[in-house]
Amino acid sequence: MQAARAGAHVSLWARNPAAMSAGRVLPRLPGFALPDTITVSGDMPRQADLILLACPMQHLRATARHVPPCAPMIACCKGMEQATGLMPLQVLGELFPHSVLGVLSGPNFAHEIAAGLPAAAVLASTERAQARRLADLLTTPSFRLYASDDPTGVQLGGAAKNVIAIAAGATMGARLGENARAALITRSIAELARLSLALGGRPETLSGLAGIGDLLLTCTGLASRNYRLGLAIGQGTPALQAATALEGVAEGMATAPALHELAQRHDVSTPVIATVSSLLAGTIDMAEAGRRLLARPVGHEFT
Ligand SMILES: NC(=O)c1ccc[n+]([C@@H]2O[C@H](COP(=O)([O-])OP(=O)(O)OC[C@H]3O[C@@H](n4cnc5c(N)ncnc54)[C@H](O)[C@@H]3O)[C@@H](O)[C@H]2O)c1
Ligand SMILES: O=P(O)(O)OC[C@H](O)CO
Repeated sequence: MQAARAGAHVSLWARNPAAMSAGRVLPRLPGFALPDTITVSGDMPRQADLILLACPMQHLRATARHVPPCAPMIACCKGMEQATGLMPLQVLGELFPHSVLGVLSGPNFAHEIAAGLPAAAVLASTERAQARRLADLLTTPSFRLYASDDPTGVQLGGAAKNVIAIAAGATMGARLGENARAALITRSIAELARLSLALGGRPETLSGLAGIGDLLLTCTGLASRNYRLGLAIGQGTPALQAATALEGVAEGMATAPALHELAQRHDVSTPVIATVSSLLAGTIDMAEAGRRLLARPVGHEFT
């Protein structure tokens, strides 16, 4: 929608073109219809000036294999590939080592973007000038893009907010209170800043739209699938059952164990991510999750 609003002719490759054309893809935006400038098809276009990949993370590799590497590619998914522990641009980098790659992330509920409500996001690519060029291409009066040359930090923020939103939802579902949720979100940002540094990203990226921005949205907004999954878990529904009942994908389910493993590999302490990972695996319950986080030894806020 934003590319069309920016003046591009958009070809949308869909698994179910009929449902997409009929607007049955955004239940939170009843009556939604794609504009005429967007062509929907079940056939992959062979030419483009820019390619946006917007599928769930666990399907990115299989989806991208169909894409001709004829233009810069932007990953719009937020998460980690569970089988490999890779972030979106690492997956695309394996498949398209010679393509220009970027990632789009930030506080962006799809139904609000489709409705044309104002929003902002960050577009990251390893090359500063490239990031700026891609951000310029997709910016519209209602969708403001900022460029970043820290794709590691941006992808980490996008992946991790799914996990933290589950924790925030579980906190509220278990009626642990808004103080607990605020503390959890804030300490999560400290975890992510440490992890970003260890991965070669910049800690300050986590203070931006792809970090705090998306956490603010998904740790408080009922439209977040990850938050709703957490709510159900906090109310006592087993994680797998809650994920199956959810409409759409909660990326945090597959990303939590991958992120925890990544942090362990880099010897970074991430207590919130570790606790969510155990909660989702069913090896601990909510009571034990709360105990684990509160029983940690007292330390300095910033070490
Ligand atoms: N929906 C949003 O508001 C939003 C906003 C920003 C970013 N994202 C990110 O975009 C990505 C896609 O999210 P979404 O909301 O469009 O997904 P979705 O929840 O609409 O996916 C719907 C379902 O389709 C299946 N599916 C989708 N693509 C598939 C494929 N290629 N092969 C097989 N099955 C497939 C999924 O398993 C899922 O059950 C995610 O990484 C998400 O974090 C979503
Ligand atoms: O519904 P969620 O939790 O996947 O969140 C959607 C977007 O990522 C919000 O920025």
